[in-house]
Amino acid sequence: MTFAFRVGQGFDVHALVTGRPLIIGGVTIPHTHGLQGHSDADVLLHAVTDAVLGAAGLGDIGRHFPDTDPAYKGADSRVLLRAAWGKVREAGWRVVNVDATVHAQAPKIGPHAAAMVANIAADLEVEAGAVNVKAKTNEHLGYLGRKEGIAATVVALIARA
Ligand SMILES: Nc1ccn([C@@H]2O[C@H](COP(=O)(O)O)[C@@H](O)[C@H]2O)c(=O)n1
Ligand SMILES: C[C@@]1(CO)OP(=O)(O)OP(=O)(O)OC[C@H]1O
Repeated sequence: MTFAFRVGQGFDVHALVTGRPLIIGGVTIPHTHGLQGHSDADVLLHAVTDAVLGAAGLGDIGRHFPDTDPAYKGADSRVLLRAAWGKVREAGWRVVNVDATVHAQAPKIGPHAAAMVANIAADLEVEAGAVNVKAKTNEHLGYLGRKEGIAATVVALIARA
């Protein structure tokens, strides 16, 4: 049966390490630590990518861009998001809205949220009002609260174009 709307969810987490830039939502944030990964480790864009791929039933980021492929070493996750979105768009979908939460004890995400929204909206070819980026600390609880990593959770609604 074909439906006019589909929902997808995405989750990602990367470890915080020294000697790497911190890139979240396509924004480089001045910080003591950055995220470890095969690509630029943009945890938010990876979760957005999985949410839109999942909504369309197109698998996940690792299926399309394997972390064993040298082609994606140091990859700009905005390039990966645009490529994934192109596949979803080609399948006949448009984005209705995306809602994201970045789980970071530090740094503060709020001052950068508008820039992240602009990047995600541009990459998904939708107006900025369709994208929302929120943030939560982990109240110093668990591995996120100990600043061992940063996670992101995302939901995306897509509709038949
Ligand atoms: N990395 C973060 C975490 C939180 N914020 C903002 O602070 C508010 C309160 O966070 P709690 O985890 O204490 O509930 C939250 O609503 C965000 O506006 C942030 O900007 N960056
Ligand atoms: C983005 C990819 C690209 O190789 O690698 P990582 O940066 O390691 O990120 P992750 O979310 O662990 O896996 C998805 C991979 O597709």
